[in-house]
This record gives sequence, structure tokens and C-alpha cells, in this order.
Amino acid sequence: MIARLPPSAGLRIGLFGGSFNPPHAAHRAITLLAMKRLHLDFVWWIVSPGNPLKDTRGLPPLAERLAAARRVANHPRIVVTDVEQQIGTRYTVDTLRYLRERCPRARFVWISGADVLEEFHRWRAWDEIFEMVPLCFMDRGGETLDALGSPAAQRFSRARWPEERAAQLAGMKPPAWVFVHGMKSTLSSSAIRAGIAK
Ligand SMILES: Nc1ncnc2c1ncn2[C@@H]1O[C@H](COP(=O)(O)OP(=O)(O)OP(=O)(O)O)[C@@H](O)[C@H]1O
Ligand SMILES: O=C(O)c1ccc[n+]([C@@H]2O[C@H](COP(=O)([O-])O)[C@@H](O)[C@H]2O)c1
Repeated sequence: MIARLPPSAGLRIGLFGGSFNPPHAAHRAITLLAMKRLHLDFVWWIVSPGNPLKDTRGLPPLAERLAAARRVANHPRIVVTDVEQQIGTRYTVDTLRYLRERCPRARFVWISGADVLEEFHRWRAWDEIFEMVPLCFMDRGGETLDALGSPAAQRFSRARWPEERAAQLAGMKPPAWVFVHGMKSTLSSSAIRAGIAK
């Protein structure tokens, strides 16, 4: 399957995967902060057909989450895509393999919140992902210490660059990652679903 993708040649592109159930202001704020600190041209929001580690019963249809993500993103340099649905995967390693092959001249960086670093060692082929693209983890309220002490952070501790080098991350040879402080939002989709945030 050949997915419909935005232009990418020669660009520095952040990839931000999520369930977006629902999308919220912290998704957008993190994206804009990463764009600035990593000197990215674009960030693609990859709306997941369903996180393989989550119970996805009750997950709203992808089309609904895509439309909501587009409304929240509302920025000329944020592109919302259903590429995982198009290529038929839920696993990030497959998505990255596909995108690197389809877009050989793009400089991709995978962006996640700190909670993802904490559980990264549970992802399929997670150590391979570290060798495929540079990674950027964004601080998240309540998650910093657990994330930085996680199995993935420990295993790749020598590939961590100081935050001051974030602007060079997209051009670095993997494994390379940064942890970006500066935002400690506690906003989450689950809090919104529970009616205790919006
Ligand atoms: N407040 C936040 N600070 C930092 N990163 C965040 C924040 N909210 C979401 N993210 C990141 O956004 C990405 C997509 O997350 P997701 O769509 O699951 O939102 P969520 O708020 O974490 O959802 P849920 O509460 O259902 O787990 C993940 O990398 C997640 O770490
Ligand atoms: O590839 C995996 O094994 C894997 C396991 C868990 C989560 N992910 C991805 O992590 C991203 C964040 O998921 P979520 O549900 O926390 O928003 C999203 O792109 C998921 O597809 C990927």
C-alpha cells in the first residue's frame, strides 16, 4: 500500500504518535515547543488506529479522532495523518520503517511525552527504534524521575544529549535522544474523558 503523505524531501520532520482520545491543548503545546527547540519544519501527528498496549474497546473511530486532531492542531506546520491505518499497522517500528523507505530525504525525529519513555521497553523492537531515528522526550507533570530512570533511558544513557543540543538532534546519527524540560503539563486525555479537565 502506498500511503498519501505530505511533501518531506530535505525537511526536518517531527513524528508525534498518539491515540488522541481526545486531542488536547498539551498535545499542541508540546508540538510547538518541540518544533522550536528541535528546529523542525513540520510535525506530523500520527493518529493511531489503536495503541497495542492499551485496551482499545470504546476508542472512538479513527475518522472522528482525526477530525478532532485537525481542529486542535490548527497550525500550518502541523500535519495530521492516518498513515498507520493506510499501511495497516499499530506498531511504531513498522511506521518508521515505512516512512524512512518512502521519504529517504526527510530527517525524522520521533517525539513522545515522558510517560512513553517510562514504558518504552515494552514497545515492539524498541531498541531497534533507538537505532532508527533520533528521539525526543518531552517532560510531563509527575513523570520526570520515573522516565529518566526507566530501562530504556538507562540502556541508552550514553546516547542522551544535553538539551542544549536539541537543535542538532534531527541531524544526528541514531542512537541519539534528548529529554526536553520546560513544560510540565499534567493535562491528559484520560482526565478529559473523566470530566476533570478540558
Ligand atoms: N501533558 C502532556 N505532557 C507531555 N506529553 C504529553 C501530554 N499529554 C500527552 N502527551 C504525549 O502525547 C502523546 C500522545 O498521547 P495520548 O494521545 O495518549 O494522550 P494522553 O493525554 O497521554 O492520553 P491518555 O490519558 O488517554 O493516556 C504521547 O507521546 C504522550 O506522552
Ligand atoms: O509500537 C509499539 O509497540 C507501541 C506501543 C505503545 C504505543 N505505541 C505508540 O505510542 C504512541 C502514543 O500512544 P498513546 O496511546 O499513549 O497516545 C502511539 O503512536 C502508539 O502507536 C507504540
